[in-house]
Order: sequence, then structure tokens, then C-alpha cells
Amino acid sequence: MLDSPFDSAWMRWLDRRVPTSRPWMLALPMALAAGASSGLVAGLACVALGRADVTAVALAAAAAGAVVAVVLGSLLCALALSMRQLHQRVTVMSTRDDLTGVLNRRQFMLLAEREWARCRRYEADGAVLLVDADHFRRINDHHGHAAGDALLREIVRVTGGLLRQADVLARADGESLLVLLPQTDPLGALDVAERVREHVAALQLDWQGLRVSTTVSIGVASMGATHTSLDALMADVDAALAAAKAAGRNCVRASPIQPRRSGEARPVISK
Ligand SMILES: Nc1nc2c(ncn2[C@@H]2O[C@H](COP(=O)(O)OP(=O)(O)OP(=O)(O)O)[C@@H](O)[C@H]2O)c(=O)[nH]1
Repeated sequence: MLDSPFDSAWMRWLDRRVPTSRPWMLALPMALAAGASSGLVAGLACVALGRADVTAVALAAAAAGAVVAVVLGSLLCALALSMRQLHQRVTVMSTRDDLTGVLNRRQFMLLAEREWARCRRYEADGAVLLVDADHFRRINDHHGHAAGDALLREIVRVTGGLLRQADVLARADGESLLVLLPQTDPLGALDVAERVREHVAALQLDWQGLRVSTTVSIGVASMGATHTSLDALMADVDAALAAAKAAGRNCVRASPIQPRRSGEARPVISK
């Protein structure tokens, strides 16, 4: 949950009492309570002053009180509903990437930190992938920034379609994505990375009659005992991506802590 002025105690109180679909649930009880109490007060005042028209004054006061309460209740409802919408919008803006709609890096790091702690606590498996589009500058240069944007969205769509519900997909920055794979061992992470690589390589964006495509290089790092912090893990995944780029792109490289596959000189898989 975000820290924001919308999280103040009174906002939360109001929010609980104003269901989106039934705003009258606040206005109606307020009107009844205000009408009854102002009628009662007016009636008592009439009795105290010895006036004869007790009932008429009490009824008039009750009606006036109810009207005022309905107006106030409606205003409060409108305020609560617009604050809620604003809160939802601020939450989306601060956690999601505008272009692709997936989580932003900041939010990813919060979730990764939690997963990191869980893995350490229970000695569980988990992995992070860093997926970076290859030579993306050329896409922008040849087809324009809008085509690059559309291709990025397609890469996100394709990648997201390959992940489980518990996995987390985020935009790291520019043309790179981060994937968090909870409960995934090193070989499982390599398999996911390889599938992402293959599916992106097969992607063909139809852009103004032209076929636009790209490949991705992917770094993989598993949450192992050798990492003393999440930062160390992220440094490993950066290094693995750099190795994939250096190896010619359109391939997957894992950080050295990955167990080796039989016969491999390095713990990597590639195209
Ligand atoms: N269309 C579009 N382009 C972006 C976005 N973010 C970053 N880029 C572009 O991605 C390109 C990244 O360029 P580089 O860092 O040189 O990397 P690259 O060309 O992909 O080369 P390698 O990563 O080394 O394979 C730049 O042209 C950026 O403008 C975006 O949101 N939309």
C-alpha cells in the first residue's frame, strides 16, 4: 500500500462507509439521524418555551435537518468517491509503466525484496530474468519511435503470456524487462528464459504494411546462497545480460552460480 494523504485514518473510515455502488448508504442514515435529532431538539425547545405549535415546529425542523444531512451526505459521498478514484489513479501511476501497463522497476524491486527474504528464510528457489531487446535503436531509427513503442508492447504481451500467475513482469527501463520467477529452480528459470527468447524472435509486428521484428538477450540469476543481498543478485543478472550481449545477442546467459548442465563448459543455454 502506498503512503499517501489518501491513506489518512478519516479517509479510510469514509472509504469503508461509502461503497462505490451505493453512495446513499451514507446519505440516508445521516438524513434520518439529523432529521430525528433536529425534530427532537426543536420539539423540546418548543415545550420549554411553552409554545403551542410543538408538532409543526418539530416536523419542520426534522425536515430541514434531513435536507441539510442529505446535502452534506451527498457531498461527502462525492468527495469520498473522487478521492478513491484519485487514489486508484495515483496508485496505478506510481506502480505501473505507462507504455506497457506492467509494473515499474520500483514496484518490481519491492516484490523482489519480499521474495528474496522468503527464499532466504525457507531456502526456497527463485530467479530473476533481465530481458533486453537487441539493437532496439535501429528499430526506432528505421521505423520510428511509435513502431518501437508498439513492438515493446508486443514483447511484453508475448512474455507475459508465457509466465505463470505468480510470476512478476515489470519494465526495467527503456527496452528492457524484468521477470521474477518465484519457486523456480535454476534450470526452470533457464527454460522460461529460452521460451521467451524463442517467442520474441518469432514475433512479427505488422507496422504500416511492414514486418517489424527484433530479438532479445536474456540474463538469468537464481536466488542462491552466494548472494548476500538482492543488490548482489541484481548485479549478477546484469552481468549475465552483458554476457548474452557480448555473445552475439539473441541468446540466454545465466550467472555463474547456476548449476551446470552436463557437458557444458559454462552454465548457459543459447539459441
Ligand atoms: N520506441 C521506444 N524506444 C525506446 C524506449 N525506451 C528506450 N528506447 C530506445 O531503445 C534504444 C536503446 O538503445 P541502446 O541502449 O543503444 O541499445 P540497443 O540499440 O538496443 O542495443 P543493445 O541493447 O546493445 O542490443 C534507444 O534508441 C532508446 O531510444 C521506449 O519506451 N520506446
